[in-house]
Amino acid sequence: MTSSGVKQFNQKFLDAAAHGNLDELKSLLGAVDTDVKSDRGWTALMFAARNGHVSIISALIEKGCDVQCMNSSGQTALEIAQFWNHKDAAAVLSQHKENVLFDQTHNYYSVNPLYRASDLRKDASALQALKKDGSSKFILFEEQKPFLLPPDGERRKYKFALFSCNQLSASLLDQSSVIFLGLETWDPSSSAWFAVNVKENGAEIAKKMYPEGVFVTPFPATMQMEGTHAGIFAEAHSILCWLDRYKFCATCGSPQTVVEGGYKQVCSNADCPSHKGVHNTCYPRVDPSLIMLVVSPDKKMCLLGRQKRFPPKMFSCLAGFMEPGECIEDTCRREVEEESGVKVGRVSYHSSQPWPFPATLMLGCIAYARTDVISVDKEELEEAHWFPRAEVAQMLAGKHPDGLFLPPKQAIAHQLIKTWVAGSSAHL
Ligand SMILES: NC(=O)c1ccc[n+]([C@@H]2O[C@H](COP(=O)([O-])OP(=O)(O)OC[C@H]3O[C@@H](n4cnc5c(N)ncnc54)[C@H](O)[C@@H]3O)[C@@H](O)[C@H]2O)c1
Ligand SMILES: [Mg+2]
Ligand SMILES: [Mg+2]
Ligand SMILES: [Mg+2]
Ligand SMILES: [Zn+2]
Repeated sequence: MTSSGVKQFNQKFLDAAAHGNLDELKSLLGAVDTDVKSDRGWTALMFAARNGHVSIISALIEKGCDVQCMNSSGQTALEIAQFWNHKDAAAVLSQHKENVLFDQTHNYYSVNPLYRASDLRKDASALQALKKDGSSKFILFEEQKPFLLPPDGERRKYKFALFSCNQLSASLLDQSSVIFLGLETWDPSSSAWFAVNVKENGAEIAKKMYPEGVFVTPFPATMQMEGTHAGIFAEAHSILCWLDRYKFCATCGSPQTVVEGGYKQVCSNADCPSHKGVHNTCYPRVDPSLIMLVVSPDKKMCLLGRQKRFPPKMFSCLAGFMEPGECIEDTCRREVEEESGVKVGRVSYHSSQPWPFPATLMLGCIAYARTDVISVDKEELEEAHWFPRAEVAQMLAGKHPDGLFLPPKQAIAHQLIKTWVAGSSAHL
């Protein structure tokens, strides 16, 4: 076939997908590359997703098409179906093993809509102007407790009470620890968000504005926040905890000054070595840690454990902090072996989740065990066992005969476990 003939043939195939013409599509399947792309990088699966043709999607998946393929705007077929609100098409695509495994968008606390505009942090006068801008939004904390509007008759979740600069006293806004969280969009004229640690009469002002509002102990209340407020909380809370705990220079012990919208502290001692060369002593802390769903060598079971502090009958994935100079894979292997005696081979990354109590970053992995003998480190875990898939499915559904249960869906552990339960035994 000539190259223009191939092009025409491919176009016919893409048109059949776009128009939902299943007979035509089936007649071409096998003769064309199922992942052939249009000029804009769209595959047949994407066209079918765009128009919600479920039977075409199923036929293409059956043929083994690439469901993770992205168009030139970086969208997958699943994202296209979701964007155009084709719920049935999105449901079929989201159940596909690849999409379950690589669903990296929905970990709780990880969705922060703010554009951080980090270049503005260094521009003190621009930040000062934004603090005084009537469209800027302020959220309040008192000793790291966020000021939230609690669930009521209409709303089932917490949300931030928002303030404008006119509603806050000048002394509150003058504090160096007013944190610049970012802009609502990448557009420089969009509204800025700030977090303020209230002092003096700040709590009174807040209560006057919102009598129903409360300064809430963050955990577990922030596990039930509306929309993207959990992600904004994660950013603000981690920074405020850091500013509260790190008031003195780690190098020479002198007091520090907060700069860059709360994202940096500098030592007040002009002779301090921390002013010279590359150093990271005065930036906010993030502590990476691993959390892993360990799959047994026969792939039929997964390893779950209990820390002493867990509520009775709750099991979860094993977890542990990274150590300096360690890669993700080795942290995973070391922590699993330390805590359970099980040796891990291949490690595959799944997704991540900020855990802002105060500043952990959970890196979620699927780990493939090479051995299955368990020897629990009683310092770290109370118990750990291999659980068959059917039993874990009962735990996920809250229907375990002995009442064993798992962390809630807001925890990345839950998402890792769900991934494994949904996967086929050939792959997971
Ligand atoms: N989301 C979940 O389902 C889930 C489940 C288990 C653990 N976790 C989280 O995973 C993280 C790590 O798990 P872990 O506690 O089992 O770790 P771990 O197994 O490394 O043991 C914790 C111990 O490590 C030491 N440690 C080393 N570096 C530390 C650091 N930067 N901060 C605090 N302690 C440090 C401390 O002695 C601490 O007691 C914790 O933040 C925990 O809250 C989450
Ligand atoms: Mg450990
Ligand atoms: Mg641990
Ligand atoms: Mg450890
Ligand atoms: Zn110093």
